[in-house]
Amino acid sequence: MRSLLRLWPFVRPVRARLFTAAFVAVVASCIGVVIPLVLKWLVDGPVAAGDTGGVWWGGGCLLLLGLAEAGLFGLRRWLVARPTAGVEAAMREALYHRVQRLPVAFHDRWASGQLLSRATTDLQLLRLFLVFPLTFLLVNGATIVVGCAILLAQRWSLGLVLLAPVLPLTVMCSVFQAKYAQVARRAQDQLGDLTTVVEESVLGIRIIKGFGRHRSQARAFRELIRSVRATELRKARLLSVVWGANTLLPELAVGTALVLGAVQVADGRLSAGTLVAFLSTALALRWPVDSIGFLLAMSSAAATAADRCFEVLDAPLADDPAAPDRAADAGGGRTGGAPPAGGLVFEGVGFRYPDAPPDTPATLRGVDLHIRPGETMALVGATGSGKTTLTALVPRLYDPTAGRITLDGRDLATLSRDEARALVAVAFEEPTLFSATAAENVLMGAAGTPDADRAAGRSGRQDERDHPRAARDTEDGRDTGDGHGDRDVLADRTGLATARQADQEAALRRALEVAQADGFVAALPQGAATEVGEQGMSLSGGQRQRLALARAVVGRPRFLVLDDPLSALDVHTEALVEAALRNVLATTTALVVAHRPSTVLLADRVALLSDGRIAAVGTHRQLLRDSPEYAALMSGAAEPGDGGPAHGSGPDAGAGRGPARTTGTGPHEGESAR
Ligand SMILES: Nc1ncnc2c1ncn2[C@@H]1O[C@H](COP(=O)(O)OP(=O)(O)OP(=O)(O)O)[C@@H](O)[C@H]1O
Repeated sequence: MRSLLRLWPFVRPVRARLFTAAFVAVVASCIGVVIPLVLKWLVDGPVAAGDTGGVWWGGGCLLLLGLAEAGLFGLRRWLVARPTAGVEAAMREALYHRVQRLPVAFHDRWASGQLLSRATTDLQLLRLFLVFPLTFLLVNGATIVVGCAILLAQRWSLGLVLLAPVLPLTVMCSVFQAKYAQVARRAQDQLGDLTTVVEESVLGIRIIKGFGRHRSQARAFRELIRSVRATELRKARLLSVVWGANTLLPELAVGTALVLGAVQVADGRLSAGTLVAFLSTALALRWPVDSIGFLLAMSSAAATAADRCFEVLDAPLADDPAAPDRAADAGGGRTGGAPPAGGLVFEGVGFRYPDAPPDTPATLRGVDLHIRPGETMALVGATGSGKTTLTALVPRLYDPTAGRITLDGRDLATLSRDEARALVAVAFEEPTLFSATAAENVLMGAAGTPDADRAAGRSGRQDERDHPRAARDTEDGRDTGDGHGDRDVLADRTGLATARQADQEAALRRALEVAQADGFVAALPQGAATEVGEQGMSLSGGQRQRLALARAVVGRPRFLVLDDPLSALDVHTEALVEAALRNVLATTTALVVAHRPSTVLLADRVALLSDGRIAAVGTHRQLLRDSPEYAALMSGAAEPGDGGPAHGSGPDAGAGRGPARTTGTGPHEGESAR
């Protein structure tokens, strides 16, 4: 129950309305208990005396009390609707923000369905708790206390008979609560697993259909449904036991009290009115008592839901902005007083995934690499050598576990994640698009532009992995973000909005051109304003990759990290994109993961990553000559002439190596086709 108390910060802003609603409900409930007293007066007074006028008057009172009770319960419902929906919305927002800000390492560990079920089912359970159990446990408790007091006051001996079940019921309810909490936790976790499977099946529908796996998938799903069903049945069994006992024991007590009361009326020791009032009061307490089991079950489910939500809300964020001790640690590795080098520098960088088995070597070990300002460095290595891992360190998706990285001399550890992402733009091998328009998807990469923010907020699927915050280009004075400088002061709001829109349109056009995406985007039904569908599924793989590339370059980033961004392009498009990319790369410092010579040739130099270390750095030609490993990696592919077209024959074609793309026989052709 302590976890439910943690909801207080969310409930606090609406506490006045919730307390008012609870007070109204207590009053309404107490009216229900008072009605039997009027009944007693009616039976013992006007009815016994044959006073018709009095009977009408009493009947009118009962009607008014009934109406007041119904009206007050209606008012309570109205009072709680808005604030509880508000609490649910606030919690959902907090959860979403947290999920967005949590490090990638967290997302590596958590199944998406577990997060989804928390943001949907669990929050609904919490809202239901605020609407019903929170109020009614209080209201029913108050009603039972007032009702019992009235019963005891009317006839204490009969009252004690009615109170007899209280002790066994209390014991049973506490046992039930403990057991139900365990089962509720299991049910909600299983629902999270189920959500993950549904999500994966929907996202992977092409693979499932393509490989004819729908039957085995359905079988696996059925297994999960069975376990969810078994858990739900266990919940129902527990609930039925407590509900049954909560109904049976009070009924037995009321029956006993009825017999004893009737005997006392027959003996003349008790008035008929008192017995009627006594039994009416007892019956008025039936619902408050019966519903306790159900309310406790809802509270248990809500406590579990709160636990599950706070597991995410409490998950630690990575240090941001960089903690001073981290910065000091990182700086400790510097040698001498030499000023830090410009460009992108890796100094003794090591990295181990948090969930990697302790007995395995770190993924990256002692990586030293200097990419000079304006230089493009290709990163080549065998599969699993750590290329993607190394690129993920630059936008701070992960932090190095050893050594440090500097951007133009600034230690990455001393930059906040936002600062780092404003300097670095990324495009990954698997392009992620959002259900927004093509323009919105691209403009997400333009740091700070209102439309980009709107697009990100609107789509609500901004992802740490794929949210390149591109840099303002201060060198040539052109801003694509909020650096509108003087114009901000001079322009009126309309003018400013128009100017910004014009800037964005220009940036969008340029980025689409660079990524060779302008042609197919213009051919979409509504051009750049066309919705690209969930995950951009209405586009081809190559089109998605070009839009992701446009997003990476739209903000004219100072540092560009590309993880094999051309893998899904056909030979013709790849040549076009490469040609355009050359212009972009000429103005940035870039690290490009490359699997084939055509991509390598975009770079000034090449770094060979081998088993988590930089094994060699040099030009493509030097490495081909000096590094057997590099030559082996590039084998089966011809080296096209420097600066020449990236495909077809090159100097090394004479060495008998055909272009990887066209032959498709080299070891990396298979990879690039992933
Ligand atoms: N989230 C993760 N948790 C634990 N280990 C991981 C994680 N991601 C990658 N690894 C491991 O780190 C190693 C390097 O992976 P990485 O993706 O960086 O290789 P790569 O060189 O980019 O490979 P490829 O060329 O196939 O894309 C692999 O052994 C991989 O299994």
